[in-house]
Parts: sequence; structure tokens; C-alpha cells
Amino acid sequence: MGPEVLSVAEMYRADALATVGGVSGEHLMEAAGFAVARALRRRFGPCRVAVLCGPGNNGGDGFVVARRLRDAGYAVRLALLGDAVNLKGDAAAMASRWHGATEPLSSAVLERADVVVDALFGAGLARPLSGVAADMVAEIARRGLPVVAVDVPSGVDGDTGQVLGCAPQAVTTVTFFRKKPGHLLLPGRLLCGEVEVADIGIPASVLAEVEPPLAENGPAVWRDRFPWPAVDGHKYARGHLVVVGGPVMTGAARLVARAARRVGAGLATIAAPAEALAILRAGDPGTMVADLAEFDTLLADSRKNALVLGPGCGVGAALRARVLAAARTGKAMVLDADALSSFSESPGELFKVLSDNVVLTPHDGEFARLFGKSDGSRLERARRAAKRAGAVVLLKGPDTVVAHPDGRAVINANAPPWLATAGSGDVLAGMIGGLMAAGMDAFFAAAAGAWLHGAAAGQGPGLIAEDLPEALPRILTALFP
Ligand SMILES: NC(=O)C1=CN([C@@H]2O[C@H](COP(=O)(O)OP(=O)(O)OC[C@H]3O[C@@H](n4cnc5c(N)ncnc54)[C@H](O)[C@@H]3O)[C@@H](O)[C@H]2O)[C@H](O)CC1
Ligand SMILES: [K+]
Repeated sequence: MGPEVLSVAEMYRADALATVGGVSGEHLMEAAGFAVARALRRRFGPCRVAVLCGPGNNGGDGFVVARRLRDAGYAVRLALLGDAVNLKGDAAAMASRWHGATEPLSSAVLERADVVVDALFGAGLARPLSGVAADMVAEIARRGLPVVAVDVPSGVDGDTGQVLGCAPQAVTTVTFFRKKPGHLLLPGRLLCGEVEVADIGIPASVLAEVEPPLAENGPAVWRDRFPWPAVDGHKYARGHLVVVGGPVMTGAARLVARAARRVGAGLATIAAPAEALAILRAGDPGTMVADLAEFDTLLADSRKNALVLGPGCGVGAALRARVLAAARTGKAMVLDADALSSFSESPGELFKVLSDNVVLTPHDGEFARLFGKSDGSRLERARRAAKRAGAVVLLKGPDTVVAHPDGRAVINANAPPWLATAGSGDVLAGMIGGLMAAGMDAFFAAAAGAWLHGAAAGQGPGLIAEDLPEALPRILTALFP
């Protein structure tokens, strides 16, 4: 499914499979430490480095980093949390190859340091940082020292991106083989700084056994399924999206329709209440307008193959009825905003009629109204919600997650803060609806929509929602095979 993302457990499994395949643990650790030292050398010329080692294999990597940097002419001090005699396996072997001093972990090691290597905890983080480890994190921040993190900044949970206790802010994080969710989910992603994924000799073939159901969102995930028009196709072959509009907020449906047409839907019709028809008919000449009183007729027309409901519609029983009627047709559908909030009292009524041909696009507030308050990372929450709803769930945020009821998911990491602007969500719903109208599978349409939405915001400062559909031709041209 593209750039795989491995859970901590899957990472250990990949590691074990590589070892079974003949790559020794020591070889992996040597390569890991080498990659971290190389990343540090690229960024910092010869300088004074403090390497902080923990009691497990993350610390073992640290011993390799220290040796490699010293060999390269850096002034290295190394401090270890706990006693060297307690180190085991590969970490013990690497410690024995470090011929410098091993200090007990304390802020003394930071004196006169220019850079810190954080090799305290990685995948094995089991509880919140406390004691001297937590003191070190505070002291590093107080001194404003740059940190190069091994695998993850210590304290960041690799599976959730959440911070256990505290964690240092890194400038660079070097991880091994593949990213973990914690490199993509907030706040982990921000604490990592730049993330480098190093090849340490684990063969890609182990992925066939691990079968990770998670990927980082990007064109590699969905490029092969993108609904490019056929040379001999006509507009009806590119799908016909129906956008349900409301009486007052007419801009929302117009943004949806415009984004859907830009992304590739052949036709778009806004179906709105009578009082909104005049203003809608004065809008984009290429968007059709219909009276919402004819909704049943629109639903019965098999050429109209996809719908977007919610943006600007108004919360209430009327919208609820339309959502249920639309869902019963089995057509591809995006439910956003008011279409979600209309079911906050009766989510079960909605979930009963959904399928994996439907995408729900809640932000955190809408998500909580529909699925209740739930614990866990955004990834876990989106996955649980998709399963419960029986539909694709796109949980919006700076780390948007798209989850399928079967457990597959992608994490999107290309959304700039400029997307937090009025109408931006309507455009996202339109992009996804447009792709589904054009024939793309719901899960991949949601993933593609989320990524295109982020890419379209690339212009940065001054961005308004109206700009987003207009950025699509440039982005799609670059993707066109
Ligand atoms: N394939 C790979 O990715 C490779 C990874 N390597 C590195 O190994 C670590 C994972 O090593 P592991 O020994 O399993 O775990 P840690 O070193 O992260 O820590 C375990 C150690 O720490 C104790 N502990 C956990 N949390 C705390 C805490 N809050 N306070 C105190 N002590 C704690 C725990 O009890 C254990 O003793 C991975 O991240 C990579 O850096 C390999 O080097 C190469 C292959
Ligand atoms: K670390």
C-alpha cells in the first residue's frame, strides 16, 4: 500500500525475521548507530557531543554512535542510565567496544556540549520518563541544546505519538527500516524534527510476512487507482456528483462542487432548497443546479452515482431523512459537517445504513458527537470508529487519519496550518466526492483527497478555501502518468 508504517510490535517482528534470515542483531545495531552518526555529521561539523544511553538496545545504538563519532574526530562524552553490568546482548557487546569513559547519567555530561544524542529509550519505552531521565530532558531544554534522537525522542510513544512524561525536542530523528505511527501523529511528529529513515539491512521481504495495514499517505498509496479519464471516455463516464445544499450557507455547496469538478468528476449538480436556487444559478456556469424538492428523482437517476451531504445543509430531521434515503441507494457518498451532527442523538440509526462505499469526514468535535469521547491515539480512535460505523472514517486534523472498517489506515502528514480556514473542509469533501464519482474506491479516494488537499495548500500565507480547487490542475499535472 505504499510507504509502510510499522507498529512497535511489527518492528520487533521485522527485526526478528531479519535475524532469522541471517542478519545478526549486532549487524543491525552497528548499522543503526552508523546511520545516526552519519546524520549528525551531515548537520554538525566536528564539535562536542554528549551521548545519553539508556539501559536497552536504544542505548546500545548510542554506544555505536559514540564510537563512530569519536573515530571521526568529534569530542564525545557518554553517559549511561543505570549500570553497565546490567546491559544485555547486543547492547552489552557494543558497550564493550566503546573505549571512552562511561559516566553515570547526570547533567554534568551536558556541560560544554554542543549537541546531544538521545539514545535513552526507543521502541521499548514502557512507562513515563521520571527521575534523572526526566531531569535530563528538562536540562537539555533549559540549555537549548540541539538533539539528534535515536529511533524516537525518548518519551515519545512509537505507536501513538503521545508523550509519556516528557520528551526532548529533536532537530533530527533517525529511525530504522520504516517509520512508526509516533513519527507521524502529533505531538510526536513535531518533537522528531526532521525524520530520516535509515536502511540497516532488514530486507524489505520481511514485509510480506508482517503485512502492516498502515501507510504514510502519499501518491504511492493511491496513484495506481487514480481515476484518470479514458481517452475515449465522455463526461458521464467520469461520474456525476450530487451535492446537497442548504437554504442559507450557499457557499459551502459551491466549494464542494467546484473542488469535485476540478479533481475529476465529469458533472456536478447542486440540489438546494428553492430559496437558494437563484444565487446558485448565478454561480459557476459549469455547475448544474436542481431543486431539492426533486431529491428522490435525483437519487433514482443511475447516472448520478455519488453524493456529498452536510456542508451548509443545516442540522436536523430533514437532512437526516435525506442521508438515510441516499444511503439506502448504495451510492458512493461523503457525509460531512451537518450530515454527521444531525445524528449525534442517534448514531446507531446512521451506522445501520452505512457501508465501505461511504466516507465520513468528521473533525474532532463532530467525531466526539458521533462516536463519543474515546481514549487512545487518533489512529486507534479512527480505526475503532470505522469499524463501528462500517464506513471509511477520515478524522480531520493536522495529522488526519483515514481508516477502513477492515483495519487498513493511512496517516496524512502534509497538511500545513494554512488549511485551518473557513470552507477548507467543504473543499476536502468535494475532492473526495469528486474522486468517488469518477470511480475511485472510497478508502483510496479519501486518502487521495486528504493528500491533494494538503498539497493544494502549499501556497501558504494568504490561503483561502477558494484557492484550493484552483491549485489542483498544477498538482494533478505533476501526478499524471
Ligand atoms: N529493527 C530495529 O528497529 C532495531 C532497533 N534497535 C534499537 O533498539 C531499540 C529498542 O530496544 P529495546 O531494548 O527493546 O528498548 P529500549 O532500548 O527502548 O528500552 C528498553 C529498556 O528501558 C527500560 N525502560 C522503558 N521505559 C523506561 C522508563 N520510562 N524509565 C526507565 N526505564 C525504562 C525497559 O525496562 C528496558 O530495560 C530501538 O528503539 C532501536 O533504537 C537496534 O539497535 C537495531 C535494530
Ligand atoms: K531515543
